[in-house]
Amino acid sequence: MNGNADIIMELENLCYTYEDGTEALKGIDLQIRRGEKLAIMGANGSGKSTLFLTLNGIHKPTRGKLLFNGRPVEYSRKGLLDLRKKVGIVFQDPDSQLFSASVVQEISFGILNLGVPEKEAAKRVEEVMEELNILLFRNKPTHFLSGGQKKRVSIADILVMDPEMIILDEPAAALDPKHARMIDGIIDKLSEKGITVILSTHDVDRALKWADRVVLLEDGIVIREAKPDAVFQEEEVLMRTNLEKPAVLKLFETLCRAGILNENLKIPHTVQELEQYINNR
Ligand SMILES: Nc1ncnc2c1ncn2[C@@H]1O[C@H](COP(=O)(O)OP(=O)(O)OP(=O)(O)O)[C@@H](O)[C@H]1O
Repeated sequence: MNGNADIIMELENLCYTYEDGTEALKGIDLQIRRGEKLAIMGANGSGKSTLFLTLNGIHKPTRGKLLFNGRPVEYSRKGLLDLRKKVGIVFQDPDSQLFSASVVQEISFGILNLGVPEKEAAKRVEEVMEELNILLFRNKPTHFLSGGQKKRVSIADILVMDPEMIILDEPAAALDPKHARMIDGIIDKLSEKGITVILSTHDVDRALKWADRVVLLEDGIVIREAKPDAVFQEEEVLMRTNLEKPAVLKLFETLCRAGILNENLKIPHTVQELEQYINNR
C-alpha cells in the first residue's frame, strides 16, 4: 500500500462529463478515510449518482485522478475487476441490480464469477444470508420479494464479495420505518466490521445521527465537507442544496432561545439525547 494508510480513497480534481456534454462532476477533491461513515448530500441532479459510479469504476473520469489504497485506479479489465471487488454499490432501485432466478443464485453469482471455489463460495453465501436474515426466503425468485427483502439481497450481493467500501444510494428510499430501521442496523454492522460506508440521503436527521462527515454537492462540486454538527448549522449552504436544518437541531435552538436549555451544551444528534438534556435540567 502506498501513501497514507488511513486514506482508502482519494479524488483529485475528479471530473466526469456525459456523452451529451453534461458536466456532472466538475473537479471534486476529497479524501475518504478508512472505516469512515460518510454521507453525500445534495439536491436532485447535483451529481451524487455520477460520483458513486465513478468511485467503483463504472464511469472513467474525464479528467482528474482516483486513487484507491494509495494507487491510481487502472482502467484495464483486471484493474476494474480488482476495484469492483473492493468497492461495491447498492443501487437505489434494487430491480436494476437483481437479475438472477432465485435469491441464493443471485447472491452466489458475483462470488462464483470471481473464481472462488464452489464450496468456499457456498459457505460464504450461507454466512451472509444468515447475517442479513435472508435464509427464510432463500429460494424465492428475486422479483417476488418485498422492497425491504430486495434491499437486503442487494446488500448481500455486495457483502459476499468481502468489500472494503460499500456505497449505498439512498438505502432507505421507499422503505417503511420498520424496514428502514432494519437497514440502518445492517449499515451499522458494516461499519463495525471496519467497512468504509458511503451513503446518499436527503434525510438530514438521519445524517446528523449517523455520519462522521457530511459532504454537500452542488452542481458537480463540493461546497462543504465537515462534521454534521457544523454543516447542519449553516443555513446558507443548506438552502443551496435544498436541505433543511435537522428537526432535533431546530428544537434544540428553540429551547436554548427560550432559556430552557443552555446553548453551551454539546449539540444533540438524536431526539433521545435532546430528551435527556430536558430531563436533566
Ligand atoms: N446518462 C446520462 N447522460 C447525460 N446526463 C446525465 C446522465 N446521467 C445523469 N446525467 C446528468 O448528470 C447530472 C447529475 O446527475 P446525477 O444523477 O449524478 O445526480 P444525483 O445527485 O444523483 O440526482 P438524484 O438525487 O436525482 O438521484 C444531472 O444534470 C443529470 O441530468
